[in-house]
Parts: sequence; structure tokens; C-alpha cells
Amino acid sequence: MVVSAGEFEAERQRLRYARECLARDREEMLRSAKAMEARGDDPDLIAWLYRRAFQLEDRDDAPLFFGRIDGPLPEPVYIGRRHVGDGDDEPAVIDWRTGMATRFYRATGAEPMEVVRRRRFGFSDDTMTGYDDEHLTPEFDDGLSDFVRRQIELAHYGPMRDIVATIQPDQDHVVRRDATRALVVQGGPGTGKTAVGLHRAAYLLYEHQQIRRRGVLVVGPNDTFVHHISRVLPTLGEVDCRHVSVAGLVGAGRAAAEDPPVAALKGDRRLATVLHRAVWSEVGRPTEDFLVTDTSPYIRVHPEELEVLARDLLADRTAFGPARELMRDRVANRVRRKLELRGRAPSDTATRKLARSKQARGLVESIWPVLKPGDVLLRLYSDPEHLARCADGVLSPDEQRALVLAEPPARARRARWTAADHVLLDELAWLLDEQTRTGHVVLDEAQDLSAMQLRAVGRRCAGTLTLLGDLAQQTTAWGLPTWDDVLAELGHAGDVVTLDTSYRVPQQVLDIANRVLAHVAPDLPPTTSARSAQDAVTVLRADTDGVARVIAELVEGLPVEKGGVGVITADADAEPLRAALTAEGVEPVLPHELDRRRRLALVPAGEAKGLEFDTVVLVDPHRLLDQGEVGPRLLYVALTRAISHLAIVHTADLPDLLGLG
Ligand SMILES: Nc1ncnc2c1ncn2[C@@H]1O[C@H](COP(=O)(O)OP(=O)(O)OP(=O)(O)O)[C@@H](O)[C@H]1O
Repeated sequence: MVVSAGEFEAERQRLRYARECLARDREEMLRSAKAMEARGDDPDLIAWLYRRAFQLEDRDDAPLFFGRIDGPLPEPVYIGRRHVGDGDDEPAVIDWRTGMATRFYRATGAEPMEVVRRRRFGFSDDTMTGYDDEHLTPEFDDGLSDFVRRQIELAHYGPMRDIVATIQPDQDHVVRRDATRALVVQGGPGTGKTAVGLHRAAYLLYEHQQIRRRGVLVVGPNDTFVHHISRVLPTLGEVDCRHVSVAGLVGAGRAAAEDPPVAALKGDRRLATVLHRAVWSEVGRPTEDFLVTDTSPYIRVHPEELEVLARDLLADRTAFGPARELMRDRVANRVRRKLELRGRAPSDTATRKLARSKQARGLVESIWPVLKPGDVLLRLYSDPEHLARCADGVLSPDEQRALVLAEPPARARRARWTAADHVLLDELAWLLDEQTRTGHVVLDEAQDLSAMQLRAVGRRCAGTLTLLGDLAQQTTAWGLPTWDDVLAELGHAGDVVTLDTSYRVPQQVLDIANRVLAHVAPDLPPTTSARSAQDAVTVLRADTDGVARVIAELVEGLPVEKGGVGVITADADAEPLRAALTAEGVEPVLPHELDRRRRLALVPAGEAKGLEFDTVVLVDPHRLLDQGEVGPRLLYVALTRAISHLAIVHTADLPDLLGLG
């Protein structure tokens, strides 16, 4: 960074000024909120003011501006994570999501968009350390700037950071794409899909009131990943977002284990039909008259009439629970109509009272029973004849047999539901009752979800979705083969865009990973990297009982500023390796717990997806290939977690697939 002392001081002064403006805005907002509270004004408005005040907090981890452009306006334009007013209706800092800020991200030498100079500021915590200038003349090199490269290679401790200061043009187009249809972002490892998806959520929250009102739901593959990403949106000032794992979404915190083929069957979309039939098959046929005796004259509604009312409701496809309520209203209206035909004029109140009466409730519940998801599912799993009726023409006899429990529990409360069962219970819960939906859903690692899991995500969405994923990284027995299939299950029309430049993984590491890619997904193009580092890969041979020692020496020899180390190993080897590392004095922590003192995390290959580490130690790649059909894909995922360095430690010959022989 070449910096003129006078100009640097002026920029620091500008930052101090922006902070003063922000503090003033925030104080004003808090003062208004308190005054409104004292007056007993609208609680929603007061809550909104407090939320805004939270968003205006001056945070150490998020300096008030990170960039500046000169050219489009007479005065320089400063760009930051949020708008800061100068008290005179002029912005001291503009929000990165405004149209003007687009120029900061997209201007190039060939198409400068009136920008003559782009300035990027460097910070250490909240202290400005310098800046870097790009002069957008036709000779300007649009490749990855040294500044951005340094940002990517900064030591990573703790959870994922936002990339708002360095979003690249290809990524910016995805972030700001309109949300009228669902969007699938397909991209190789490290192309920034997760980062882009989260920034897009922040962008949509800013742009669309409708999404702001209903909030954003971010769904990731597992809790480790959710911890890894959950700081990005709050750092961008967005708090109306819920982060959850796919299992957490359907309440499958603790789930029983299950054979993958049975789990895959339960994830098949045909189960939706079976469940639908199971619920609606519980609607009984009315057999008795509904006789109302507290009217004059008495009124009788015959079973055939009740059946017509029930049939109409069945045709409307209302959720089961609300349909029961509607049935009560319709029965009461039928009584009213009959009274009117006899010259009476029953009031609305009397009709409502009848609809809510014990008698009407009793009648309707005898036709339309109160059901619980667990009872419906348990009946399917424990009553082969009932299952055969509901699965007729949908599941083969063998598939039906695979679902029936050998020793079903007496009650649903005692059932040990598996992860796939929880998805079915969720489907049932939504069939039985309407639930609240979210304004926009971001689904990460979307290639791994079963049809039934996708339905669980899709039905929570009141607007559209952003799906992030990589078909080459699909490692489940139930993932769907194409993005069109995924969109079809979600019930949303959408477009697929591709990101093909990796910012995380150096080219030397990708060269190895791309050989594996040619094996696991020959139809997908190899990913190229924006970064290259000659010493990015080391291969170390170790004795079987010397792996932990080799890793301990590597960590001890690595300067703190080189960041954290993630050891990735076959799932079955994780616990023995954890014990061996602890015995060597380098006890591993969870990825989101990494810091300057605890610099080693251990991750089973099955949980490595979406994570990243400055240095990755991949232990015994041949053991990953032993993990069944998904082995080569797990290897592809594991190889591509490194930001700066990949060390492969092996105790047996390396798989040919790696081309390192
Ligand atoms: N524009 C950028 N500026 C700075 N860093 C970036 C940028 N784009 C990506 N990165 C870095 O690359 C990392 C990878 O991004 P991300 O996890 O979003 O990629 P991904 O495509 O989801 O990868 P994977 O498929 O391997 O999970 C980010 O943590 C970030 O550090």
C-alpha cells in the first residue's frame, strides 16, 4: 500500500467524522424510542426503532466505510456497511447496497462507469492501517488486486467474515440479481457461493419491504456449518434472519440412526403422496343426522348433506386442521339456511355460537378427527394394511416392507424417530395445520437434500429462494441429479447461474482436486483459481502411529499469523486421531472455536462440507475412498477446504486419482 501521509490523515479524520455522525443518529433514535415508550406508543414501532439503533451500533469488527470512489459525483463517495447521514440530508457514507455503490464493485478499466479512482481501505480491527488505489484507465489490470488477495489470505480465526469490502464483479451480479424467481448458484469450491448467498440476503432485506417484514431463513447442512456462517449477516447489520441446519429446521436435533437406503426411500417425493393419503383417509363418513333442538323449529342436517360439505372441503385442498374449523362453519351455515327457508332470520352471532358449540365440535370431530403427526406416521409404520392402502400404486411391496417397523412402540411418544422420519413428521405437521412462512430462504449445499427435505424448505418460503450448491460435491444417497429436479421439488420456477472462479483455493490445490472432479462429475467444468501459490501443497509420508506427531510438529512450526489448521480425516478415524493429537499436546477444538491459542480443529470428512481453513491437513486420502460410493466426492470436498496450504499426510500409497504418484 503506497500512502501519502497527509491524505492518510485526512481519511482517518473522515472516519472519525463518520463515527460522530453515526453516534448522533443512534442517540437520536434511542431518544425517540424512549420518548415513545414513555407515551405508550405503538410497541411495533418502538421495537423497530430499537432494532434500527442496534443496526447503527459502531462495531469494532465492522469499520464504518471500506471503500471510496471518485468520479461519478463532484465529491468523493464513501461506501460502508450502512448509510450514515451527516445531519444535513447528505450521506457521510452510503450503504453498499445502493445503486451508486454498484460502481465500486463493477467498474473496470474497460468500463469505468465514470469512476476514475477506486480506493480500498485496510483495517486492523477498527483502526485504519492504509489504503490501496486503483486508477481505472484503459490500461488497468482487472485481475484480482493484491489488496483483495491479502484480504483472502488474512489468518482466519473464528467464524466466516463478511466479504462486503471485496465482492468481485462476477459475485456482485449474483448478489444484486432480482428476486422475482428462485435463483440457483452453481459453483465449484471456494467460488464464494455461501458468501454471495448471505450478502444477497442482506441486499434483498434492504431492497424489499416484503422480505424485511417476513425475515430471511438461512438453512445450512449441519450445526458446525451454521456456527461457521452465522456472524456474517449480523455484521452486515441484519438481525431479522434465522440460521438453522436442515435437521434443526424439522426439529431433528437428536435422531436415531438409519440405513441409507431406507433413509433415501423416506426422502423420495412419493412419500408426500402416501402421507397425504394417510391424513385424508382419516376423514370419516357421516352416518347420523345433525339435529339442532334449541331452534324453533328444530333443524335436521342429513348425513348426505354433511357428506357434500365434507367433499367440497376435500376438493379445496385446505390444510386438514383449518378444514375442520371450516366444516364447523359450513354446518352452522347450513342450519342457518334451513331456518331462513322457513322464514326465520338467525343472527350472525347465533350462527357463530352454533359453529363453536360442543355439539357441532363433536359432530365434526367424528368426521374430521384431531390428528397428531406422530400418530399418523406410527400407524403407517405399524399397520401394513393401512400402509398398503395409502401406498397403493405408489410404493412397491418391497418398499412398503422396508418402512414397516419390526417392533413398533405402543405410542408415538415412545418412537425413536430418525432424521428422515422428522422430515416426514414435518410434512404431516404442515398438512395438518398452517404455519408461518419466511420472506426469503437461502439454502446452502442444496445439492444434498432429498425431495422431502426440499419440500420442507420450499413450504416455509412466502417469496422466492436462493439455492447455493455444487452438484460435484453431492455426498448423500438421496440428492437429486439436476438443478431442474431440485427446483421442481421446491415448487418454484427459477434460473441457474454459475460461478467459476475460486477465490479460496489456490490453483495448485485445485489442480489436484480437478483430477478427482473429472472422476466424480465429468460433465462439470473444472474450476480455475484467481490465486496461485507455488508452495501451496506438501505431501508427507508418516508411520501408522506417527500421524499425530507429524501434525503436532506442523502446527508448532507454523507462525500464528498463518492462521488455523483443520485436520480432515475419514469419519471412522476421527476419534482415535483426536485422542492421539491430545496425547501429543495439541488437543483439537471445533472449527468455530479456533483462535490464536487453539489453532487446530479436527473434522470428520463427512462434516467438512462448506468449511475452510488456512491450512488443511488431509490424513490418509485412501481411507476416505473406503467410505463407500461417496468416497471420491468426500475426497473432492476435503481437498478443497484450504485457503493457503494443503498438507497431505499419508500412511499408505496415495490413491491414483490424485495423480501425485
Ligand atoms: N470476493 C471475495 N473477497 C474476499 N474473500 C472471498 C471472496 N470470495 C470468496 N472469498 C473467500 O473464499 C471463501 C470461500 O467462500 P465460500 O465459502 O462462500 O465459497 P463456496 O463457493 O461456498 O465454497 P464451497 O463450495 O467449497 O463450500 C470465503 O470464506 C472467503 O474467505
